[in-house]
Amino acid sequence: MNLPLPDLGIPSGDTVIKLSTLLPLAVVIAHLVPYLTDPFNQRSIPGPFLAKFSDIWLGWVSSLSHRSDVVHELHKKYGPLVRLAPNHVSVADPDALQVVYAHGNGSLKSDFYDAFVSIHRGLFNTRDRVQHTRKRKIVSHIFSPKSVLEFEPIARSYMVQLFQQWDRLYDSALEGNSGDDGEGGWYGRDGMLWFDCLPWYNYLAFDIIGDLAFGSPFGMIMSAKDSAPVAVSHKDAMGSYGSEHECEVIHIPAVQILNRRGEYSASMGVLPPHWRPYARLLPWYRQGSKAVENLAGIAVAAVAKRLTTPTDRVDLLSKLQEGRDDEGRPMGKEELTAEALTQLIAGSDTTSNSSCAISYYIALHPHVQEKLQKELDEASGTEDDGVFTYEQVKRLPYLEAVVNEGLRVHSTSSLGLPRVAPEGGLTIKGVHFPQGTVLSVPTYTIHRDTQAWGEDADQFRPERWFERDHTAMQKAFNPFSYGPRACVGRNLASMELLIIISSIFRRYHFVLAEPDKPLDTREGFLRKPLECRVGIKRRRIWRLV
Ligand code: HEM
Repeated sequence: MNLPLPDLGIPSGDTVIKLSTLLPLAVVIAHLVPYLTDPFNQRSIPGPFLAKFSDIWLGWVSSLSHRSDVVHELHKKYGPLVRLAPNHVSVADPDALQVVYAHGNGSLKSDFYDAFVSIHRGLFNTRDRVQHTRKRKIVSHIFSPKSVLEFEPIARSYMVQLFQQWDRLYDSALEGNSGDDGEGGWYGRDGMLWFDCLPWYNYLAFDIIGDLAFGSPFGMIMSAKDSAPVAVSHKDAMGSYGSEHECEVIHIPAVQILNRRGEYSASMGVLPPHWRPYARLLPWYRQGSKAVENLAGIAVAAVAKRLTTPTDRVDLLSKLQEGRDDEGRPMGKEELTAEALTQLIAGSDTTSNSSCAISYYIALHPHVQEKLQKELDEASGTEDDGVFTYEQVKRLPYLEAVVNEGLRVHSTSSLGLPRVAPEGGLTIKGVHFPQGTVLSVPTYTIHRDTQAWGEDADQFRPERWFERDHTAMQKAFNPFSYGPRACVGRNLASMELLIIISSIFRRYHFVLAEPDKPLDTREGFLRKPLECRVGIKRRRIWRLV
């Protein structure tokens, strides 16, 4: 007797065959229809074949960590307009910076920035214009030139710590000692200390910004370790934000986590929002998402501590606490935490990677180092302590040219920052892009534009800043971006870079361990050096106070 089979919800063979035919068909149609209907007028724009149909191409390139180099090669091949995704055109033309990013053109940040959100949106990843304007008003006065000067003593105090540590290693290396600092080790040879200076620039930048943004340094320079306190919930991490009583404080490698977070968010951000929950199921993305969470914990611990132990010191956090919007309202605890986190993220490895790359290029070009050191020696007073003041170095022409040239050749923000064309669209190079088109101008390529920078645009040569048309160069110089979303911390960053580079190169002479080896980099959201092994020789003992 044939009994009817119970319905277990298992698809029959026929259904499986149908699904396996229909699913790929649906995927093909979903990619082909936008290509054929061409809602953003991009079909005529050249680019990699797969990029015309799918965001996967850009997601894949981003995950390989050299996006700016790849996009640069595409511009060499196809010209100033390149299609990077079904709805994303890269425009390699300095004039386009004004069109895409300038004040008043109405473009907004794209959904790329949603992948950078944790706890609460901060200034950097707020896409809504009204909310951004409100936040920017509160935050921008904190970074005015006058305000930034109040932070100078804190920044200089960490330079003193850095010199104490380098001098200690130097003296020890010259006595024949060596050590394993977990970063390839340090040792003495030919009267020099040989080590990787990159981690030290990270410790320096994190200690400065940790102190400024949270009121307590991470102590990385003195411990010579990538380690920052973070709040961990006894319940679940996201649920803990805002309730410090349920948190325990542990130490985590913040630099490493920030690197991981940048790579995760930059490659997640180029995927369409509806794919992202599925991408998060993959182990690489799951770990990246954890990194975003851990990093937020650093801000939670620090802000909670500050709120329970008020202080009268002047720092970024106290200024954020004092800030009021147009209706006189202060920031709530969550917003305060998110903004402190934003400043930690935006103001730490940007500065350290830039300092490291500038140092690399100075060391690579002995004549630049010699000329710079001459200018720095002449600017030194007899009563100086070991660290220059901003006043002493803010108008040294060669130093400025060296720093600018370093920021040009190695712009840590290299990739084209995506913006959405506003109502009415935007017209660039005679092509009209309707509302909703995603456009970006790749800083890496603009910084190598031969019309602006000369035929030797690939070379590090500070002298070009005295030889060429300044207006054309400034128009193509984009390390801090343009317009309403340009770097709000630029004054602080410039002060830090001038003090760091001037004080370090007055005190030490640098030699590259492998001068023939290019600076290896890895790009997530930022383009970062991977290491910078150098030999340093102390030029003169400046008294440290
Ligand atoms: C050499 C160092 C630095 C470089 C090269 C740099 C570069 C940039 C760039 C290119 C942007 C635009 C990002 C985008 O549109 O996606 C930006 C935004 C921002 N930067 Fe910086 N930055 C540096 C240092 C700092 C410092 C020290 C701070 C603060 C402590 C800071 C805070 C910010 C913030 C909050 C934003 C978001 C602004 C907004 O969207 O309104 N940056 N930075």
